[in-house]
Amino acid sequence: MSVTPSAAVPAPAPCAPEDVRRVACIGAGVIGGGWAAHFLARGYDVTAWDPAPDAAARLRRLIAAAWPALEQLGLAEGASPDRLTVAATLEEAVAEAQFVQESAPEKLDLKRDLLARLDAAAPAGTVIASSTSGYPMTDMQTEAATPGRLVVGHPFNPPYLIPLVEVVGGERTAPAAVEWASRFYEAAGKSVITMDREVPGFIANRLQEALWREALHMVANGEASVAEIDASITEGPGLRWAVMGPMLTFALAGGEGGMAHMLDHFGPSLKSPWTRLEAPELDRTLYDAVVAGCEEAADGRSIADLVAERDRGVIDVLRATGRLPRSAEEATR
Ligand SMILES: NC(=O)C1=CN([C@@H]2O[C@H](COP(=O)(O)OP(=O)(O)OC[C@H]3O[C@@H](n4cnc5c(N)ncnc54)[C@H](O)[C@@H]3O)[C@@H](O)[C@H]2O)C=CC1
Ligand SMILES: C[N+](C)(C)CC(=O)CC(=O)[O-]
Repeated sequence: MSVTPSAAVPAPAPCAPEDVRRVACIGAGVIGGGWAAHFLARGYDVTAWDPAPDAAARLRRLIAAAWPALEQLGLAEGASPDRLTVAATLEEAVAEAQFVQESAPEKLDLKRDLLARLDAAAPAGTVIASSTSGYPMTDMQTEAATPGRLVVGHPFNPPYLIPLVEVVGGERTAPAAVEWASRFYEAAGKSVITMDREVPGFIANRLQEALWREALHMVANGEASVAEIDASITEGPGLRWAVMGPMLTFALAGGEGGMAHMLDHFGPSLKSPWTRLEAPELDRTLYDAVVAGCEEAADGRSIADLVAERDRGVIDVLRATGRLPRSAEEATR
């Protein structure tokens, strides 16, 4: 289906982004559950829907596991896990929603149908965001009657701790819906990058995909183990990246000459790796090697142990880099 930007449909929102009180989370797995935890901690009423029979129990477990971290981050007034309602149907979940966050499995046909159903059921003008980690909204909004209100709001796991959300519309999204969603996420405590065009992988995933492609390549070739790959980041560049991104980090590699000297000095020698890199085949051998390597690296820690360890670590980093108050005293200053 070919559409032009002029086909964008204006999406009059039901309220100002700052006045939203009720959010619907559709799909309540790792990301939908993480979004629900975030919105609850920010004092919203959350209505969730997920077709899996065990979804409500899983969701409540995820929120309970996240809550200690959320308490450390600081809850909004009146915030409580009790403000979660698990709806029996999609229609019930979105009936009174002032914002909808879709976090269903990453399958294009499923997203297309689901977004069309959400569009049919949600109140007129309510903005609907997809957590998709890669599909362009242009490809997902094809079946919706009012595609102007559909945006991508791409989070990072876990959405209740990692501030970034990337917001971008499709060819038929109203620019007002993109702006509304960005303002809403900001009001909900997120750090927002609003993109003015669709880019494969958005920004951060495009960068992560390049890194991960090389990681898989090295495992496939026996050049590095899973543990070495992880240590190469956590003991190396990862420490700098929490403070400065890859650009400013490399500007410092040029000493007093900054990025210009860095490019003059290292640019020519980097040209070869940039052009020779290619994707590895994700065959069974590589699949098994990566899964076994992760089990070995976990060294007996369960997924729940690792989630708690990650949450503690991310909070420490947020504190250490001044994104969170370092103490209760500093918080009240
Ligand atoms: N896991 C991650 O690190 C990240 C995932 N995402 C995106 O978030 C979305 C969800 O991914 P995860 O939470 O990881 O997957 P998940 O597998 O943990 O959860 C998906 C949930 O959707 C439910 N579901 C199945 N069919 C559905 C339907 N028709 N309607 C509504 N819900 C349905 C499942 O029962 C399940 O609870 C995907 O679009 C993914 O690309 C985005 C950022 C990070
Ligand atoms: C693995 N992933 C592509 C689903 C990851 C993301 O989309 C963002 C993240 O949490 O890193």
